[in-house]
Amino acid sequence: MNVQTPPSAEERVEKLQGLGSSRKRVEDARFTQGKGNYVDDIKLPGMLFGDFVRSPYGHARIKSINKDAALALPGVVAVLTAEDLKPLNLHYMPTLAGDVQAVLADEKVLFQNQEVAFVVAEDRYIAADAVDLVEVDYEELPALTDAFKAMDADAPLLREDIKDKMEGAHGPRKHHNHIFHWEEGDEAGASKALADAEVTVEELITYQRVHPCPLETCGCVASMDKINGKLTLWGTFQAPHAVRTVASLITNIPEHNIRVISPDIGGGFGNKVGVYPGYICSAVASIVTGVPIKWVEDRIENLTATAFARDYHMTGKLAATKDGKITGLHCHVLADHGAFDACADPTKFPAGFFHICTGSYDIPVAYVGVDGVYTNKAPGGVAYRCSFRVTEAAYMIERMIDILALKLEMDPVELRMKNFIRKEQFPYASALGWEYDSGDYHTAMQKALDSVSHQALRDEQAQNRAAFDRGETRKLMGIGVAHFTEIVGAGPVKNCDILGLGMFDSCEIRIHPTGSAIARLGTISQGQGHATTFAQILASEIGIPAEDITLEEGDTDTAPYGLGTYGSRSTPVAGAATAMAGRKIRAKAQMIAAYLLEVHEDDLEWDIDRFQVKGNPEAHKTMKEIAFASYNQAIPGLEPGLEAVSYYDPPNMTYPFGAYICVVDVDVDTGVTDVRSFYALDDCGTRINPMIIEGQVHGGLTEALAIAMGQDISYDEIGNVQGGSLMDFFLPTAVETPVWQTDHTTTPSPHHPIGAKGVGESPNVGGVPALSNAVIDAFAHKGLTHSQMPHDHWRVWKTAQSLGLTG
Ligand code: PCD
Ligand SMILES: [Cu+]
Repeated sequence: MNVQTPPSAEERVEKLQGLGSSRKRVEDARFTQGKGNYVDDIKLPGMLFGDFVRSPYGHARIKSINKDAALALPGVVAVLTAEDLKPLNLHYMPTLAGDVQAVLADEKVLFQNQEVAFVVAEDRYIAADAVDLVEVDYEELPALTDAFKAMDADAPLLREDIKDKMEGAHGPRKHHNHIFHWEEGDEAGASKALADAEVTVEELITYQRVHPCPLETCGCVASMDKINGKLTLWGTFQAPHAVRTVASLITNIPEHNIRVISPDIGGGFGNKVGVYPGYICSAVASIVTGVPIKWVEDRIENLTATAFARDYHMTGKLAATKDGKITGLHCHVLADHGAFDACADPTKFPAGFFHICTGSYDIPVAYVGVDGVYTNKAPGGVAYRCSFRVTEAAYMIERMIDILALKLEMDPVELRMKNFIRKEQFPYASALGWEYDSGDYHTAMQKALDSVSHQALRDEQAQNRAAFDRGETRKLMGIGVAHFTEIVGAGPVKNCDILGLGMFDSCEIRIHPTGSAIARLGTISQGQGHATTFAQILASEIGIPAEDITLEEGDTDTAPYGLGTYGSRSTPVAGAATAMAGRKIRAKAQMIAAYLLEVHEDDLEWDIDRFQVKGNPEAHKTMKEIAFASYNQAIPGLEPGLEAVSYYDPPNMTYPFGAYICVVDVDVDTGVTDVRSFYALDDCGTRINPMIIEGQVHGGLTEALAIAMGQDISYDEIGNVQGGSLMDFFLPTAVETPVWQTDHTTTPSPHHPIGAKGVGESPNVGGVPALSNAVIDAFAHKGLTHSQMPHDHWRVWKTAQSLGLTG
């Protein structure tokens, strides 16, 4: 006889591939075989193609537009201009920041490559040819590209459409190029701390304009079914439900007649949060022509006309005692928002969560003031792998700490350790109003220091410096340390909304009779691996193996309403909703099991994948058995079926953190900087999938390297964008990318149902200051306190030259 032993508890846990398992990414079978389904893969019968006529000028008046030659080209169906959109009241669209943005330029262009006309043709090539045939007569105007001159008395007037509107979305405007003033904290207190301080430091720290540059550019397919009155929009949307609501509000098509689908997305990185003119023009063109319209950007369009990130000029001031106790922080930011305020931030926070800028430190008093201004640059202001201006904040404070350490002649690590919020202070109320949920910074930092043998590195650096001075080497060694505190998971609906939509998120689960399941979420993966990880959360909650759970996101006709994926909010918010919905399933399953086992519910206990009678584990019902029973038994007092939905409003955000240490070698004669090693310790609370986390950290660090060492979208005085193609916009390849060494500690979030915090953004938040601090540290002993990112070869060489180090 063949006696089968039942699987052990360990085997049952293993089978689930739940929390903590490095389960292989289920989506990759498709992606690695070219079977992904991206927007550009969508091909519909009769589909037409759109392309934009764009402004060559940074600032100019449009005197006339002549479409005749373009319309005469065979295959051209329509050419739309602002005049065509006006009767529909669609020539301007609302931005996420409460401003309006021209869909097609209305009388004026305000940045280079701004959308001026939309050509619709039978194929993409004809559309591109027709773009060249549209004749636009411009009168060039003086361009404003220096944010510091935006509010000068004689600064050119950019936004004629709102010139008399001195009350903006975030309060009064002081100048025609002023957008808002926003502040938080105690200005008088911070000023007093500075006045009374034994030691103060001050620095202007600029975080340059950069761009997320995802592999797949932005695009959409709009299809209006005139018979049923239904509009379907496929697009690269990081927040499909919000797009549906906004589309309904601005087109007056009832929301139930709009279906928004985000198919596979080839990287978002914040770039795909906003609404772009291409989406509106495609929808309008489809409504007008009754056939589907596809619009997909090229790389230059993506880099020069869709949302940028950063462009923050931050003046930081720290007050401290002689022995290094920080007593106050004062910070003012000049924020360059480009031609329209299209920042993606929760409504109440025009500078995002910048006021997390006290960082990991227990600073008794702080103040931050932010002024946003218009310039002749592309609009935007998205996260780019950092939730809502957290990277800027972390960069400012982590640079200021190094600058203070230099002045105090103290090791930057020692200064950090001295000022860290202590473990027992959590939950910690920061001077700028946040409540940090949990943390253990000293332990993380110590683990990082031990792992890299920090003291040995400093000793080696001392020797290197002496050898350099003796003329034995032309390379300087730099050590960069950063300790960041992130804030992710917006959330709480009471203070976070986008365009009035509260930032909760959702999960809906349906268990099938045979014990497998489908779960749908309000978020949308762009490569993060949600189909893998969210099934893992459920596997642990409901005892169904992850491989038996289908995960679906991105179709507004089927997914529950959610606010989408950005700001590392999916795990903190939708991940929590998933766990909560799972618990509802389990609660009903318990009632079913009680009925089947003929015991009281309270006599049952949960064990991995089943309910068993307390003290008698033999008497049990597995989740699989319970699922079937829910469909085939008439259970008194219970509805058939096994489904649940959860809309989760998080009580607080989560505060992941990390300690990063980077070592560089700078060649002073060429400015070439070699990243010798990079160690990243991340604490994101409970880890769902360690392998995915490692991949997220690798990706985020590579983006940090890109920003710190080379990316820069700058503009010349007449408004030409520089860095608008991959010829001069730095995108690191395997050649430039060092080996990333990852590590972790685990400090669960006390309020998240499974204790998880976000992680996707963290490596960018901590990576940029660690790299920048390392480069500047290489020159610190020669008197350098700060130098401007990106630390490309030319700038680093200029720094060496200005310090008299070049040959
Ligand atoms: N503890 C934990 C956490 C987390 N995790 C995982 O990891 C990931 C992530 O998560 P998160 O952090 O939560 O986040 P999400 O929300 O999902 O996502 C977002 C992010 O994500 C990142 N990453 C990535 N990846 C990829 N691949 N792609 C992409 O695009 C991207 N993006 C980027 C960004 S930028 Mo913004 O938008 O700027 O705001 S934000 C962001 C997923 O899968 C999850 O589940 C785990 O496992 N654990
Ligand atoms: Cu940000």
